[in-house]
Amino acid sequence: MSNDSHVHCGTSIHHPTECADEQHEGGSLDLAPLRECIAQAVRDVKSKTPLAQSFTNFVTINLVANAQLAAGGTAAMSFLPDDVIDTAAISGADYINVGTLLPFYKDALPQIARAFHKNGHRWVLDPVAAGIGKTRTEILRAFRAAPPTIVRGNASEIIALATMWGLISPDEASRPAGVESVDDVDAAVGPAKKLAQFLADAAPDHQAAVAVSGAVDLVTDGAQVYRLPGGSALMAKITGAGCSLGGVTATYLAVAEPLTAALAASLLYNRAGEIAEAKAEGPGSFQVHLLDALWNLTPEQVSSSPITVG
Ligand SMILES: Nc1ncnc2c1ncn2[C@@H]1O[C@H](COP(=O)(O)OP(=O)(O)OP(=O)(O)O)[C@@H](O)[C@H]1O
Ligand SMILES: Cc1ncsc1CCO
Ligand SMILES: [Mg+2]
Repeated sequence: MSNDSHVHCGTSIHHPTECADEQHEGGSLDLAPLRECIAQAVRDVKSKTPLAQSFTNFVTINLVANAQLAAGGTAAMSFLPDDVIDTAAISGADYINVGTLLPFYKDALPQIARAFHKNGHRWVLDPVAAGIGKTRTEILRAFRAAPPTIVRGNASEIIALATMWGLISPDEASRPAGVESVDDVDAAVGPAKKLAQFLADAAPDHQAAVAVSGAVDLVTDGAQVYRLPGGSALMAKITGAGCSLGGVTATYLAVAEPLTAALAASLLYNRAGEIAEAKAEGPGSFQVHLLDALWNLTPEQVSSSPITVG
């Protein structure tokens, strides 16, 4: 997993002193090193075809695997703790999505998270429908003691998770929203930053990120907040745009640091959504064109995408 550019990308972007001197598109932050890390992550996935394993919901499992393949990685899906834990030895990062739960998941998922935590294995959590149901809440609460490296969700899910982990007061939270968001991305800025700080404190290398999807996506490492405009409203008219974005985030996390991985995946999706919308006649062909665009986009197209800081 590590090489020179990887280490460089992992360290340079987290030292504001290296970036704070000049005025750039990102306000006081020079985004050039971060953009190079994003391009390198996209390149590395295409050349190294990393495995990112998934424990994900039954609705969108096929799109998650196909999107990981289209981005350049490989996929493996499993629901058996010993299988998942063994496969993690060859998986660069894992993706866990709590969208469709079965009773045995209540023990299986915390067991898997504890094993990842013990082994320092990186993983992405998609807290689908956070706030709904006693079992889902118990599972998500259990992850607090063995946290993921990246949390990726819509605004309502990020707010609900930050609330159940005691990082924000319940007054700041909204009502649970099913699998769709009822909150704007802006409402999740504070909770996302607190969540990212919590994850970074728990991470062996103190690196973590939170990605909030919506009309304008937001990514934060707990220190900086990056906004990523674009995408397509048609992404909300197929099921699994968010889930497959989470799976692809894990694919990038297999080769890059968390902030870089979260940014690269969200930027890739925004560009792919725009290309697919231009070609599609409706949701069915949109999904087909989305996969093609994930495959065809270049590292430079992804890394030169609009990013604003703050
Ligand atoms: N109105 C919109 N305009 C542009 N892009 C959007 C819009 N809504 C969602 N997206 C994009 O769709 C992708 C999925 O985000 P979304 O917030 O729909 O995830 P989600 O709610 O977790 O989805 P799901 O649970 O169906 O998988 C992201 O790349 C996001 O940028
Ligand atoms: C529709 C749906 N229901 C449970 S998971 C899922 C996929 C989107 O999150
Ligand atoms: Mg979702």
